[in-house]
Amino acid sequence: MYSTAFLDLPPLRQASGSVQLPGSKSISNRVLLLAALSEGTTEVHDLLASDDTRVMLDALRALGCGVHEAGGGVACITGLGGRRPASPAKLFLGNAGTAMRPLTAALALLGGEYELSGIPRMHERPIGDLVDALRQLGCRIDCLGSEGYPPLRIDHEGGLPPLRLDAPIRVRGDVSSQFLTALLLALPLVAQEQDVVIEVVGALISRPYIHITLELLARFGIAVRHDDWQRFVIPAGSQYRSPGQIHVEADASSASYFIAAGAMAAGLDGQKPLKILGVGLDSIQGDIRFVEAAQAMGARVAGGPGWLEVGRGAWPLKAIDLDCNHIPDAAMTLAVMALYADGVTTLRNIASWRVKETDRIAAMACELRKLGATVEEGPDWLSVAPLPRAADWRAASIHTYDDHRVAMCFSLAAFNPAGLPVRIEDPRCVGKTFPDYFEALFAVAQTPPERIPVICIDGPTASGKGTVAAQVAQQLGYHFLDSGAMYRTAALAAMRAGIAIEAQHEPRLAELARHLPVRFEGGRIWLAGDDITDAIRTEEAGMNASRVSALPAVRQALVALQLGFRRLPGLVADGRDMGTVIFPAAPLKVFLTASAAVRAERRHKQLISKGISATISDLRADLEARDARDASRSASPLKAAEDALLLDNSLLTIDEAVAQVVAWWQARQPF
Ligand SMILES: Nc1ncnc2c1ncn2[C@@H]1O[C@H](COP(=O)(O)OP(=O)(O)OP(=O)(O)O)[C@@H](O)[C@H]1O
Ligand SMILES: Nc1ccn([C@@H]2O[C@H](COP(=O)(O)O)[C@@H](O)[C@H]2O)c(=O)n1
Repeated sequence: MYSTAFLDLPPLRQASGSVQLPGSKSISNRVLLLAALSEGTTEVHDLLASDDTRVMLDALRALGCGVHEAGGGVACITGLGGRRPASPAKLFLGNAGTAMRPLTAALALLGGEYELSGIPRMHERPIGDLVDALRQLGCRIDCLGSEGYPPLRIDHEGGLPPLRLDAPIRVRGDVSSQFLTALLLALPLVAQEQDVVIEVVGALISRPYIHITLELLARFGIAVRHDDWQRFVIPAGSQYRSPGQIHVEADASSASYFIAAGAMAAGLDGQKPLKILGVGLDSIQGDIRFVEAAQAMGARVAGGPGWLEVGRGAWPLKAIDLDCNHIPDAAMTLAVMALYADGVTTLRNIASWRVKETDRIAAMACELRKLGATVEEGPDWLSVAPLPRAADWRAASIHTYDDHRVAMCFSLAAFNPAGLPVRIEDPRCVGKTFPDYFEALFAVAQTPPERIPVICIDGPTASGKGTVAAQVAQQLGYHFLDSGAMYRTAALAAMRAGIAIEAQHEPRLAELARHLPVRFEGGRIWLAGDDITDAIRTEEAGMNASRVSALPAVRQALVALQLGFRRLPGLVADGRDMGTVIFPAAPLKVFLTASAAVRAERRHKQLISKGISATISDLRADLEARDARDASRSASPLKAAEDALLLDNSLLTIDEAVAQVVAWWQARQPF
């Protein structure tokens, strides 16, 4: 997951390959609650690991359920099975509506004393209709802030009051279907002696989510009947029965971004369509009907159980005018696809967008306008005019409102025909449902290498290149290439193979370098099966690297390995010839220096901290000798590229040096 302040997406051109989607948030949290209310242990497979499931798991633990996270997306939940939950308890539920609503209903019907709260936005999301329905039953619930909004207090300290179950429980269905879901999940707790009836007041929105709820209740032994989605009957004698094992389907809403990417950029130039795994045409989730909307816009979609394949059909996409009530979450993706359409697209019946993670109608309109689009909005609709010419597009920094779906759907703007990058602010917000969304996107999206930004940081030994480059990469979410480590590894491999590092052995050394079995993984460096991270960091290894790197054939042999680091979303590369030879067209080149005295002192401190003794004067002599060799060799000598910016950091802290490089980078961005 990217936890950077922003993530710049370079312009993307194509999409291909396959993507495995994470589990559905809606299914995950419903299954967790049902397992928690059942007797016995339920093994939940393919559970979504996200912010919203994390708060639900934490809440279940606090309530006294057994929660064992076995790894690999498996969680074993030992339910209460009729026991009273631990009370009193304070539950923090973040911004997870799928935890706040059903837990409110279940805890109100179980007795005890609870406080349920969330992040500030959660306290702006209405819950009054559910609270009213529970109060009708006789439950004692207080809104601790504004009436009708969390935080809530359930006060059944003296035991559960007598519940009025004779009359139907009336709940509004036109604000959020989650209120009805919450009641459906919880009321079987009290449907013992008699049927419990729920009547929906107003038209029921997001009916597909109720379909998911009923399907899952059935998996846990509760057979709810309904009359045309307006009247629901939970039969007397209902008892939650764990199915033992249950698999969570992948998230159909998450599929929408890849369906859109496929519709815009897959199957081009004879490539295969984009394959989406984990959710298919047999899905129980309503958002699978996004497929029909994408097809209406021109996408070519094939699918089966648990898979979809999507390629570009009509281009430009076809504008649509669609009632999106059945696909409220995935419909946001259509708003960005509309930018690539042949006319104005209108999305209707989306009033629920206004009470989601943010006011999504306002948010989408504002951010689409930043990209150059003409957008109109109404209380429950949005219309988007396309950007037909490349020149109409603008590079934009997309504010994401702590809303995962805003972040994910705007990533699709990176396929713009103008070749403009798109900045996604606070990319971490995707953690709510799809923590590795951007990694998944980068695994299937392609762009010509020259469009992937590279920042080169070259300079003499111990000038701080590696330290600064790694931190700049971390701040930008870019990959990091320590090219010196490759020469160090080649030298070590030569020593281990018994090949002396001398010009006469250049062909053998080059052959060795060309097939170097080196792996860079999680900050460690592996040569074949051996962790050599520390072994290549000695002064001797540096000197050997300098000798082997002077051989042109060895340098040539390592070029492809270095170029391979230029991957989405970008790269920060440190070395001696990054800006002059390996990435000569890089958009930012920095030549980082410090005086020899300062560098010797820093290296001395570095070695001492690792328990390696050395004298400053020896170190200074060594690094000056190494620099002299590096600068005087014929092949790719150490020197500043003509267009490099010089940074002498002798008097700077690491943070100051990093901030300077990031500032130079930011100054060159179009946002
Ligand atoms: N601006 C700075 N102020 C203080 N210490 C620094 C600064 N920059 C780097 N250092 C420290 O100097 C030491 C050497 O830095 P680093 O290893 O990053 O240099 P390098 O140029 O990559 O070296 P090499 O050429 O050997 O790979 C490290 O211990 C690092 O923490
Ligand atoms: N692009 C590069 C990077 C490094 N070298 C040589 O490797 C030696 C070790 O590099 P460190 O950055 O890890 O100290 C260095 O002294 C250079 O000789 C290179 O040639 N080109």
